[in-house]
Amino acid sequence: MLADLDRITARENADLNEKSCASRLESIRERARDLAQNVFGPRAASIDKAEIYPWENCFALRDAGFMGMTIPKAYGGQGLGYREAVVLVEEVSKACGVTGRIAVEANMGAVGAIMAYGSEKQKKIAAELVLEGDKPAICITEPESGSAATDMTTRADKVGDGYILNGKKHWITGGGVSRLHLIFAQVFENDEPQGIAGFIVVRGEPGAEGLSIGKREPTMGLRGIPETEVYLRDLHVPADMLLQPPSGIRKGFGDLMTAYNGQRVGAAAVALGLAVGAYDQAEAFIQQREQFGRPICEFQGLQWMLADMAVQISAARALINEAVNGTGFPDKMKAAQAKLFTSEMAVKVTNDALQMHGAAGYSRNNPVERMVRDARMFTIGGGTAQVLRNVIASDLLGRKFPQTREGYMAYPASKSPVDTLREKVEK
Ligand SMILES: CC(C)(COP(=O)(O)OP(=O)(O)OC[C@H]1O[C@@H](n2cnc3c(N)ncnc32)[C@H](O)[C@@H]1OP(=O)(O)O)[C@@H](O)C(=O)NCCC(=O)NCCSC(=O)CCS(=O)O
Ligand SMILES: Cc1cc2nc3c(=O)[nH]c(=O)nc-3n(C[C@H](O)[C@H](O)[C@H](O)COP(=O)(O)OP(=O)(O)OC[C@H]3O[C@@H](n4cnc5c(N)ncnc54)[C@H](O)[C@@H]3O)c2cc1C
Repeated sequence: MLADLDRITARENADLNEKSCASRLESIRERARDLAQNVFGPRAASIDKAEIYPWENCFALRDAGFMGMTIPKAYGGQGLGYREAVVLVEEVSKACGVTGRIAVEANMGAVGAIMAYGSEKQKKIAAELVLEGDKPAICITEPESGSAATDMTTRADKVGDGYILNGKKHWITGGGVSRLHLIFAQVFENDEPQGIAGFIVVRGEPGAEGLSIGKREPTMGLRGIPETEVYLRDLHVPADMLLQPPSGIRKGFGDLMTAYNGQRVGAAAVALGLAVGAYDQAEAFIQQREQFGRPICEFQGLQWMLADMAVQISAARALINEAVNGTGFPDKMKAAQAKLFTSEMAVKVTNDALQMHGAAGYSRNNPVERMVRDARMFTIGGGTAQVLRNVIASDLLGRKFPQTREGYMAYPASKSPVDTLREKVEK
């Protein structure tokens, strides 16, 4: 009898939790939609044209409680999870991809890693900046190591009570506007490699003069956020600004990537929002545009395109929701699946939406033209579609597939597999 009562109470509590979670998500969706439609949407074209970082949108996000909402309450945030964050990001990105990306980096990525692995001091520094409206920058990619991120050459040499960082990063989102930086580097002690770790640096703070911003890339889309080089020249980072990976520095890269899986799903949510934004435009357009004396939505060719677009969007949303369903960081495989599928879907759906507009979609006066350019990034940034397929295949097969010649073939890079085989046979 008592056991039955316990079971009923547990079920009722679970139902209540589920209900309160659903109503929280709905409230975030409504508030984010309102902001997107009334504030971000009307500004999106001019941000794209001027290629200027939308500080006013950052402050609007901040004032609505959307910057740093995943930061724990103890540090001034709301302690929300990735489930809530992706709802925000999708809604904002329907109207403005640039602002969607800001919402990602203000809740996931660097700030997520610091909140999970950081010391009290590190968490306070990060929380204060983000809650004020700073979108952190994550610095992984280098000119010679993009997909092959573990080949990075930026080094952090342990000297006295700190580290000296030297290297060059590029394609850093927010270069020159972000203050909080999480910099990935190879750690050396007495010239001995220790593994990859993250270093927290606040641009503009005394002592951080060794971090400087290089040239800006002129990008195809998402033009309101600068993508720049970041130079680290004898940058001194105190030891207490090393983000201690829980598995130790030797496994530091894996820990950092575990946290980065959050941002991968965030990137997927931006791509989803862009696809939905373009779909909405297309659906409205084909209902009112007439050719051959009737609305073009009466043509089956367009009806089937629209149906495929809607199904693809729903499938992407399901993968994203699956990735953020648990607590903590999204799983590596689920994050890769969500980002891979959604990014390719968004490229297709935004292009199909443009196609349904005819010439009107090709005009820079039409938001769909911008959405096509904005969506294109997501099969590249955050892990390319090819690399994500590698990650997924490796997980499916339960095997590691190192991509270097040495690692994969177990042959010296200078010799072809055929040469090595011939040598073996001749012996
Ligand atoms: C991981 C790769 C760089 C491939 O490099 P390697 O072959 O050298 O590395 P692996 O042996 O595969 O991995 C080393 C280590 O890390 C663990 N790992 C790797 N990825 C993850 C992950 N996503 N989640 C958790 N753990 C991960 C892996 O299991 C290994 O651990 P063990 O040694 O087994 O313990 C390459 O696959 C890759 O991911 N390249 C893409 C790099 C990337 O995503 N860059 C993003 C830059 S930031 C950006 O683009 C911002 C844009 S945005 O809008 O977000
Ligand atoms: C808009 C934008 C914003 C970005 N923001 C950031 C940021 O904030 N921070 C940051 O650190 N980085 C950032 N990046 C960089 C991004 O993470 C890299 O561009 C990405 O990881 C790919 O690296 P790469 O461009 O050097 O391409 P490469 O690695 O040189 O790849 C070139 C081509 O080869 C393919 N390829 C490479 N290796 C393999 C393989 N093993 N198997 C199959 N195909 C392979 C790739 O898929 C791609 O098609 C950003 C990029 C963009 C476009």
